[in-house]
Amino acid sequence: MSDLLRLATAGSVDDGKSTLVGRLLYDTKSVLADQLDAVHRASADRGLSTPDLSLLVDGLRSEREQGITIDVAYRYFATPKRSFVLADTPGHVQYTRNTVTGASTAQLGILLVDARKGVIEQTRRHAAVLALLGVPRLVLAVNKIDLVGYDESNFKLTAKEFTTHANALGYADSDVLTIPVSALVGDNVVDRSANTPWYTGPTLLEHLESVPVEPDPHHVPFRFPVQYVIRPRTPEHPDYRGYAGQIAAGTITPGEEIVVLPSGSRALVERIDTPDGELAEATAGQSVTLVLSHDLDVSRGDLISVANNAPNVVDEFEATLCWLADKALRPNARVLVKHGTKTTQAFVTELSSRFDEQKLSSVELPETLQLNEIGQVRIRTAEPLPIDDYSVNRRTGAFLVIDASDGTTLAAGLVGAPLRMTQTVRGSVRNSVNPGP
Ligand SMILES: Nc1nc2c(ncn2[C@@H]2O[C@H](COP(=O)(O)OP(=O)(O)OP(=O)(O)O)[C@@H](O)[C@H]2O)c(=O)[nH]1
Repeated sequence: MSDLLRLATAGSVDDGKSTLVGRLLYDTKSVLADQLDAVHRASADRGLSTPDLSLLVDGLRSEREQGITIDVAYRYFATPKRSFVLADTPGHVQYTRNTVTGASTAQLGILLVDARKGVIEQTRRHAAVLALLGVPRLVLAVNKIDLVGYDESNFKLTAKEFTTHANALGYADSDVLTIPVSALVGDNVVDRSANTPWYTGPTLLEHLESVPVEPDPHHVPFRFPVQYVIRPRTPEHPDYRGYAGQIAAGTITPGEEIVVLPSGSRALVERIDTPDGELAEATAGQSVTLVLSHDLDVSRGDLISVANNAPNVVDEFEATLCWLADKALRPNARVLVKHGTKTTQAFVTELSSRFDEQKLSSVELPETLQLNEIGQVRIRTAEPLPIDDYSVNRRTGAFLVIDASDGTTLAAGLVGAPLRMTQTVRGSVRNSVNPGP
């Protein structure tokens, strides 16, 4: 069993996401004593008899928002059984955008609904986005169960509606768990609740600690977007030339053959350098400098890949876009595409279909793609890109679409058609792809 689980949360404003995350941190004792004191003091100042745990999250968030650019904060907590990295995304602004950023590496998504409201439009959209991103497992936390008097039939209705939607998106019953919780009171978050004797499943934390985790994408082929070419040319190292960056996927060891893309030239890895010395092996997530067996023409923006399993280098490809801008997308839009460390000009040459995540069907050849809509497009790039299919590699199969005039992010793009089920209005099943690593 893996000892690390990557989580993402999604819910609408006021469903209680901050309180739920605060409750997880609090009940797993992942909170520093001084943070806890501050929450107790602030809660008492507001005349509350119990601590407002959302302050644990919101307090940290407001500090973060002064930094402005970060949409997602990663919170770490651990129990004796497992460690967790939770991508926490603010609920209010540009919600889908944050969900996309936070969930692209998640192994499990926690969706929240308010028990009084049940499954709403945004729940269905977030579930579709998580399916699209290849998040392999979902939990629906039916929160505020205290406010419906811990009513079993209310919970069962919501659970059934959600499971049906998730099944239609390609999730098996064993990949979806629905839990009645009260983040405020603490029911079934970490501790089992006496208020829901009819619920026999695990608490949220028990589930997070025991859910099987697909291995981290270490087995996927090595991919390394070059960030800097390092040539110090000091008297001690007159010929030093290394390529620095962060490993996007896979593992590399000295002696392996690599190919530099798009040029296609090959070499062996001679050394893996880090500030702390040489490594015998380096893996996804690590920042390293590769020294090759001989000099090649490598520049920032190139991709170094293992030679025997390299991505295709293409200048035209199909992709799925999650449109994130107020300004709608129309065919023939001129944009920038940022893939790895490379940015190139591009055209969206065709808008092939739009996915209706409420009805789970697609509309062929739509005129536009509007804010938060998901669609299939064809893209042509000015420079060739070494791309993987998103269903094979969640890092090198993803890209951003950027507004060429002001640099804002317009869309999150996934290469190929990774949504596991897309039915067209004409009724034919278009694709069925596994959820990826
Ligand atoms: N009765 C009850 N109230 C809750 C529960 N969970 C949250 N609340 C309340 O619901 C309100 C919204 O909670 P927040 O945690 O701030 O919700 P949120 O808006 O989803 O959080 P953001 O992530 O900041 O968007 C607060 O007043 C909470 O105290 C619950 O389980 N039961």
